[in-house]
Amino acid sequence: MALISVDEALSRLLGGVEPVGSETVPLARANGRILAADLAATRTQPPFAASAMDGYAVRAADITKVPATLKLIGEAPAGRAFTDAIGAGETVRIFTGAPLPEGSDTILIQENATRDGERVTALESAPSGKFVRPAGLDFKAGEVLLTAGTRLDYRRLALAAAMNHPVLELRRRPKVAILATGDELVEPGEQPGPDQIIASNHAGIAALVEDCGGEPLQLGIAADRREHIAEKIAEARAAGADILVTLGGASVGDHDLVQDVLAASGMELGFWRIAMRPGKPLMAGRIEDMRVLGLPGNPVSSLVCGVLFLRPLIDALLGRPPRRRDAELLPLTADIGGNDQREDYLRAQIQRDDDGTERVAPFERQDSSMLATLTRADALVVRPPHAAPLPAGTPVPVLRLPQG
Ligand SMILES: Nc1nc2c(c(=O)[nH]1)N[C@H]1C(S)=C(S)[C@@H](COP(=O)(O)OP(=O)(O)OC[C@H]3O[C@@H](n4cnc5c(N)ncnc54)[C@H](O)[C@@H]3O)O[C@H]1N2
Ligand code: MOO
Repeated sequence: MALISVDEALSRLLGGVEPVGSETVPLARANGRILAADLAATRTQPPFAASAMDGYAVRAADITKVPATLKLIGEAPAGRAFTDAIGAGETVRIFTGAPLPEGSDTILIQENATRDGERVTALESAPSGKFVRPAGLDFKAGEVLLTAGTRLDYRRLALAAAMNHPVLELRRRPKVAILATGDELVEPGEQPGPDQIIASNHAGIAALVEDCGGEPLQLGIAADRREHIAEKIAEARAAGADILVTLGGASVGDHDLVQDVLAASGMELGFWRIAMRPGKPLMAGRIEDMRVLGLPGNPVSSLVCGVLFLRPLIDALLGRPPRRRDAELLPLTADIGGNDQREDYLRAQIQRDDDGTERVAPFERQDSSMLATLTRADALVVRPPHAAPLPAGTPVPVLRLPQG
């Protein structure tokens, strides 16, 4: 089977994906979740003209010449408006957030006044509107401030609260079942045999799924035996997974059984093997409405393909807009060689000069088993198929790796 391009693989993977359904979630549990519908303000904020400072509500015209003495006729703390009007030569003690009393048009801050009983002396003038927040300064009722597909965070949740939405309509978190495969693998914390290693991909992929707004479901490690793999696939189906991610066993070795067993479990193959490094044995398909993504076993291939393919798939299920993978260009710190037919994703560090200019430095060694290098990397340099060698200083496309 010929290798297909990364673009072709992405369009086959994402073509026809519809967002998952929605659910109603209390504001307090909505952090990191995705809005399923546009969110409009149910109220105007502030709902009234309000003081932005502690001081005195006055008529600007009364204090154009200073010192000017005014009569104190009441008080307006936040939450308790002064309900009468202010006449000429009068003032009201006011605090930050309180409604501006009728008749007043500016705030004399307390630092610019002295008080003696009911006599307030303005020491400085204040133009009309000074320290007054007009009604609707922040937003107005009916304004759509957050749109469907937005990920909620500390700022957006505060805004949703201010718009008076105690519950939100959010996308259900897509359920992503994760299955590691291979006789050589044991769980972290277990004692590996002399020819075994610790499985790591499932831990990384689960974290990526969570960061993307999905719900990971660990299926554990399947031995390289058909019946064991088939059982785990059935488990993913029974759990109602939206996506089954398999890790390893995707290549061409005698023990790479995953694709066979998936086919026997009813998988319709979308594609297998792509022109990408790392990530050549990537596979995608579906078993009815469960999407299957077969990530290569090499740890860096697994995680890089997770970023390149699993993340956009979860984004699409969440109704989020697609992201470009080559939108940013940074100059190279050193010469790099040419490329073969596979699109290369080189782990690289971003270096910042004293003047703030950023440049990108690919690591010398790019073996796809080297997780420590991946962890030291800030970004991936994207090298198109058949790219020519490039000298230092040439701008190249970079994909910043998602940070926690
Ligand atoms: N003759 C060929 N051999 C290989 C080819 C090829 O085209 N022809 N492709 C190579 C490429 S590229 C990759 S990538 C690997 C990936 O193959 P698999 O997806 O079948 O992965 P495995 O063989 O199961 O494992 C590869 C490697 O990764 C380790 N591994 C597997 N799972 C995990 C895990 N969950 N956590 C940590 N490490 C894991 C495994 O022990 C192996 O060392 O195939 C090349 N071979
Ligand atoms: O995905 Mo493989 O890592 O290209 O070695």
